[in-house]
Amino acid sequence: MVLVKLENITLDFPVPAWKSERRRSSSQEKPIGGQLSAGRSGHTVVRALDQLSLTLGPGDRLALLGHNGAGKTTLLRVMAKLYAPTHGRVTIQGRVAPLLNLAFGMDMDSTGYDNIFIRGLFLGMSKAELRKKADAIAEFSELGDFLDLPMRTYSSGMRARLAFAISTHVETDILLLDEVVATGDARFFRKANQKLESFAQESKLLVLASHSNEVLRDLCNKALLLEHGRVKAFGAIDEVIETYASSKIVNAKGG
Ligand SMILES: Nc1ncnc2c1ncn2[C@@H]1O[C@H](COP(=O)(O)OP(=O)(O)OP(=O)(O)O)[C@@H](O)[C@H]1O
Repeated sequence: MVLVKLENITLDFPVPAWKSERRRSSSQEKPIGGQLSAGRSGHTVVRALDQLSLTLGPGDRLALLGHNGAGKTTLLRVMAKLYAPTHGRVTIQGRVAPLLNLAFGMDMDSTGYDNIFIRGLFLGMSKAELRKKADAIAEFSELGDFLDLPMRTYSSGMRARLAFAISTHVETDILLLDEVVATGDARFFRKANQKLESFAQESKLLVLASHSNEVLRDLCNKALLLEHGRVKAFGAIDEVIETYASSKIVNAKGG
């Protein structure tokens, strides 16, 4: 059984020892961030998610849409159980592969090849599984002899290639992705996109945050539109993209 069930999730980030005297009257009309308020002792609190409920099952491929700071990454982190919500209940059934931070679970002083095992174990793969897949991962990364050098010597694109190769070779029930497709150079980007598509087809449940409607349409069948941490729309991907495109948030003028 594959299930992601969120019941009435609220997540607050207190920002201790940070009292702002500035008036914040206009920020909520502008398409940026969660909801700002003053905490009990006067410090700032950012409400990143506000009373969010959602149930996903097998075959659901959910796109997360919304302005900068709307709560997409925070929601993915709640699903990955990296963040505990301030209120509400999270139920996850199935193996989860979060592809949220490409450097997560990597050791910069170890070689690229060793990092296949380090990050693979971190993502829940067994040693036997990793031994079987290490060559395929190494080949996909196209890092060749560089795999024998410590990762700290890699360029950021080379690091991203390796992290991407490892994460997309994990057998998983639930795949959580955060705007990682813009990885490496143009040729690797195309290859990464193809891999993501086939990975998304195989995985039983996908949640993907991106600002690219094209990527979201390719990979997802449903969408959730967030605005200042609240659910603004939920439904078929084309309808929600349309709602977002015509919303005042998208059409709001900056300044
Ligand atoms: N560690 C933190 N401490 C305080 N506030 C945070 C923290 N992480 C996120 N936030 C706030 O939570 C809100 C939601 O941020 P989040 O990263 O989830 O947005 P997002 O929709 O992924 O944005 P983007 O599209 O810009 O990546 C923002 O207002 C942000 O300032």
